[in-house]
Amino acid sequence: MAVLSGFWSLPHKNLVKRLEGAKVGAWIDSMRASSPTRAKSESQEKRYWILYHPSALNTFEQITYNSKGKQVVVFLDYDGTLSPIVTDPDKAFMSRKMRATLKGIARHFPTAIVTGRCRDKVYNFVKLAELYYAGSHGMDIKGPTKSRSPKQGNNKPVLFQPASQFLPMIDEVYKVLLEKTKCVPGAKVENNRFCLSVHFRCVDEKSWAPLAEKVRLVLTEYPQLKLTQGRKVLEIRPTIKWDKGKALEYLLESLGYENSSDVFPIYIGDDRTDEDAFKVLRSRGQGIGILVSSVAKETDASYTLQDPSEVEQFLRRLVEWKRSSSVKCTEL
Ligand SMILES: O=P(O)(O)OC[C@H]1O[C@H](O[C@H]2O[C@H](CO)[C@@H](O)[C@H](O)[C@H]2O)[C@H](O)[C@@H](O)[C@@H]1O
Repeated sequence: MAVLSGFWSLPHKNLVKRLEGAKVGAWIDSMRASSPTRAKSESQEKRYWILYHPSALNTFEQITYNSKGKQVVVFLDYDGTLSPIVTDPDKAFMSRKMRATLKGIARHFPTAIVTGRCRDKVYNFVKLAELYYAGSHGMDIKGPTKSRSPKQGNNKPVLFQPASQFLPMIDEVYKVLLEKTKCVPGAKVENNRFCLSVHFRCVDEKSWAPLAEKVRLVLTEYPQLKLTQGRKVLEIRPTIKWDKGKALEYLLESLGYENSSDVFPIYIGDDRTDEDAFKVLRSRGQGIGILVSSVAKETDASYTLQDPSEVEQFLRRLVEWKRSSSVKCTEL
């Protein structure tokens, strides 16, 4: 038996090692692809891609035409969408211009921030009490604490935390990861409350594979947690079937649009985790998904914007369009 187990276990172990190695390699490739350091030039590929995912600025009239008679609801990712990507995650501030525009958006449309960040942290960046906030990839949802306009009464309180039983485990893994990664220069572990982020942005690329391997090894002890990739970040979260797409559906339901065809959700995001929301909109056949990217990427979004400054322009045009259409209505 000993001979038999020795005979089988050795190649099996090697195979598992090779498979796990492939997994770490795939995470790294995917992180690289999701946050390219250089924008590709106006390649053939990009020109072709833009035909299928046109600019939301160039097609603005078509978008607003399609939303006619429907309630526009705005969903916004934070990092890379409202704020530019920066090396220090604690300094991902939104511009004053963006905040002013966002305030205008919230005055005219129900608006939600849907982010991988901890809800309190993103609130401290945005500081607008009239918005919905879905932190930790939608696992921590809270409604506005201030009504959007003086005309509105108090909103029904919304608070939804589908992963609360995972809090002690997330805290434990946070401590383990801090310890295991402290020897890797530039590595940073961020506690996003119901999920964690291990940042690779300031780590020398030669150390990416060993760092990813450390994270993988920690996770083998916690089968109830899974790993996803973002922009130079590995994200650890509970295996529950909950993501930004589910959060979008939950918020539409809370707003009373569960089975309604009178709603036009607009979701803007830049990351892989936003694809869950784009997919939901596609399958509902409602509203639009807008990917923020200056390079060609595989996406379920229908439209694109290049960067946060284009996001700001698009949101400002939405405010202006809404204002002018309200004026036209009162003039009639
Ligand atoms: O869902 P999001 O709002 O896009 O949040 C996803 C992650 O965003 C943050 O990391 C990203 O932005 C950082 C600041 O620009 C950047 O340094 C990092 O490389 C990016 O991955 C945030 O720090 C993470 O916790 C979020 O999960």
